[in-house]
Amino acid sequence: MAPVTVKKICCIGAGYVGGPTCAVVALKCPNIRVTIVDLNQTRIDAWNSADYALPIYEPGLVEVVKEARGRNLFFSTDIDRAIQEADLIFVSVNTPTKKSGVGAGYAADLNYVESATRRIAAVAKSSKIVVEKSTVPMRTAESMRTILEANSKPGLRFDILSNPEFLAEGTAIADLFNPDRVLIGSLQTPEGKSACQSLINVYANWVPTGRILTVGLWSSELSKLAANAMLAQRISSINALSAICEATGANIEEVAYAVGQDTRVGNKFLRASVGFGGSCFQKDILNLVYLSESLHLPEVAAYWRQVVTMNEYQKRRFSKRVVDTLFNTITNKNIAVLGFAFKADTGDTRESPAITLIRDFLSERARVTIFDPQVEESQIWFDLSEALPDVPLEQIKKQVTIAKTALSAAQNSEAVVVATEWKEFRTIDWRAVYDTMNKPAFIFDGRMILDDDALRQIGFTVMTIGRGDKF
Ligand SMILES: NC(=O)c1ccc[n+]([C@@H]2O[C@H](COP(=O)([O-])OP(=O)(O)OC[C@H]3O[C@@H](n4cnc5c(N)ncnc54)[C@H](O)[C@@H]3O)[C@@H](O)[C@H]2O)c1
Ligand SMILES: O=c1ccn([C@@H]2O[C@H](COP(=O)(O)OP(=O)(O)O[C@H]3O[C@H](CO)[C@@H](O)[C@H](O)[C@H]3O)[C@@H](O)[C@H]2O)c(=O)[nH]1
Repeated sequence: MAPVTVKKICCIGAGYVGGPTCAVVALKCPNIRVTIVDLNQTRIDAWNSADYALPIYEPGLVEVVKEARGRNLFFSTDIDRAIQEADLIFVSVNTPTKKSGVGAGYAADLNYVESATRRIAAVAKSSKIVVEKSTVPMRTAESMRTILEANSKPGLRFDILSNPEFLAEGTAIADLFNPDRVLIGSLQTPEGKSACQSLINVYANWVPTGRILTVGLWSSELSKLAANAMLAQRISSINALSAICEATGANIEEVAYAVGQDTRVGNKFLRASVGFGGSCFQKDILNLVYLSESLHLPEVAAYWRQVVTMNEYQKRRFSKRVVDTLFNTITNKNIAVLGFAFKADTGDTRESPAITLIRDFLSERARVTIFDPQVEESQIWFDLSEALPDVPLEQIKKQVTIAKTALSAAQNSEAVVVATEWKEFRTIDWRAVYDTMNKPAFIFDGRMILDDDALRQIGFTVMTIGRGDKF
């Protein structure tokens, strides 16, 4: 069976994955017309904005959109038309953890994937290759196929591929330009392999073919969950060791360096922190836990659950250290929190550890001033309201201030807490910060980005994650 030559692509979902991924596909494949669609009109308007005020912040993204938008890249809410015109459809909708019903708190909510699939079935007038880009539980491709076959016009073919995305936020464009690997899962039938080849041909426009891996559908779906679980597991492992370092006087950076020099371990993803955040790690591990339990593998489920438990412990441990150090009470004290995004170089706050820390500080009745270089004020209020559902926003606003600079956030504070590893925090005028703070002035570095010796010379008392200071 000859592979279809893809001429038109539709991407359903214009979020953190669909937007950057398909913008790069358009940039790298000028002969393919790419239309990214979404139900959310505001999001699409932002993608189309004349001043490139895009709905997500990602270094290098504006340049990609500037080059391709209007040429062969389009953003639209006309979902039906984009589906009808496309040969290949990426489904890049959200798959959050279920909040209620069976599997609540663990299983992925597949409602958005199912609606998108049903829309394809309802409006398609020709055969399609449908690609799961969203992170999904295993065998979702089978459900999609059943829905498509049961609801579409007679005579149409739908080949389902799994093509999980491995980009990390903050480096999405670099990751998409130069991926470690592109993974494509398909049925091992002639039709499945032919659909797979069609997608390979799209990526081959810029990805060396040796980095395009092809596997079976179910292995591909599981590999995405496995990759995130193993990355998060490294962070929980190093964070567990950071607690030992703090209690003994060892330094977690030195331990990570020593361990990471073993090429079998490798030196990446071993940075101790106040805890991992982001929309993926926790969600995907919980999804794996749910899968393991459904398969009656309780020991496997418990193993992976511990990665999340350790992450919760790390956040709690850090906020407790702040309270303990500030003479066991932070009531009415001013705490400046630098960073609200879940990592540097993104405005995304989903599952950000900063939110948990601030919630803990507020429940101790501290006053908190927040500064983040990218996160919108409205997002901060939204996240804090979600984190404290029983506290009215007016009350939260009495305890929380949002500052425009790190220096103004620190003014009159007892402590500065670094929650996100923004590079610019390294070059703050720390002497000026010290002069504006109440004394003794404390710094809690939850990201190991500051020069603690230099800060101590200024006069700060410094606590760095993973560094024992008592010995
Ligand atoms: N964020 C990441 O870094 C990342 C990386 C790899 C994989 N993933 C996975 O990719 C998927 C998407 O994640 P995201 O961060 O881009 O989510 P997102 O919430 O930013 O974007 C999803 C978009 O899909 C839209 N949508 C939902 N249902 C729709 C429908 N039926 N029709 C049209 N539009 C619809 C939403 O309005 C939203 O704009 C998830 O499964 C996630 O796990 C995310
Ligand atoms: O050594 C490290 C590395 C990361 N982090 C934290 O871990 C979280 C996740 O970081 P990262 O993985 O860089 O960002 P994500 O955008 O969440 O990307 C992850 O999740 C995506 C969504 O599935 C995958 O596509 C990516 O491959 C995977 O890295 C952030 O809070 C980081 O600060 C650490 O604490 N220590």
